[in-house]
Amino acid sequence: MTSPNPFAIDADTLSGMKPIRQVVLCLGSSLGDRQANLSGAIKALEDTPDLRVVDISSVYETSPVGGSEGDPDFLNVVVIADTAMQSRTLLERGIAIEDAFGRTREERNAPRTLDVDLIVVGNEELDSEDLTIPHPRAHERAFVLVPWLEIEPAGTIPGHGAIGDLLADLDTSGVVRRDDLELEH
Ligand SMILES: Nc1ncnc2c1ncn2[C@@H]1O[C@H](COP(=O)(O)OP(=O)(O)OP(=O)(O)O)[C@@H](O)[C@H]1O
Ligand SMILES: Nc1nc2c(c(=O)[nH]1)N=C(CO)CN2
Repeated sequence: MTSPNPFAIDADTLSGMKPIRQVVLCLGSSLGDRQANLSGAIKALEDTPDLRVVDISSVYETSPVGGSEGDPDFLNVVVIADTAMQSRTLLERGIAIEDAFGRTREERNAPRTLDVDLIVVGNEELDSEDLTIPHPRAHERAFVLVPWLEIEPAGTIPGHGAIGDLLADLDTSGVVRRDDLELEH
């Protein structure tokens, strides 16, 4: 009989060792106190167990994409974090944070107090009914890519490539950095 391997890792320990991945989130607000909504969302992300906020972009004032004539501008910010959370758990956390800021769910692209979009989660590619990773429209949205490029010039979207290259083909005129706005968190 062989003696037990002192370096062996038991199954329970192994299943608890989840890899840390980088997640990119885009936060947006176009209703209510937009600055306070974004500040509160960042605080809520910072208070999330198993998630560490690593970088936060400047605040950008952005023309609404989609929606209806006369919709208000958004404030957008991109947050980079490290996390061991599964993408579905991250989605649930994002929805809970949206709800905490009075988000109502009307038609797609409608004005809202808070939107939390998962842009990329490590190298993951997932396409399910309620969750698509990377976000299926992020590669064509200057309001996501401009703030992201500011904090991660080498950022890439799996399946789409470097964000700097993607931005070269987009109109960025509706995305204006608001250096006068600071987010408390
Ligand atoms: N990567 C993702 N990030 C956030 N939500 C996602 C993602 N992929 C799928 N969803 C699903 O999209 C649903 C609708 O989200 P939401 O109401 O915020 O859409 P929207 O913001 O109007 O439009 P868009 O999806 O174009 O940003 C969410 O409840 C979620 O189930
Ligand atoms: N400028 C801007 N436009 C949008 C945004 C957003 O965050 N910023 N979010 C949308 C739905 O997620 C639809 N349109």
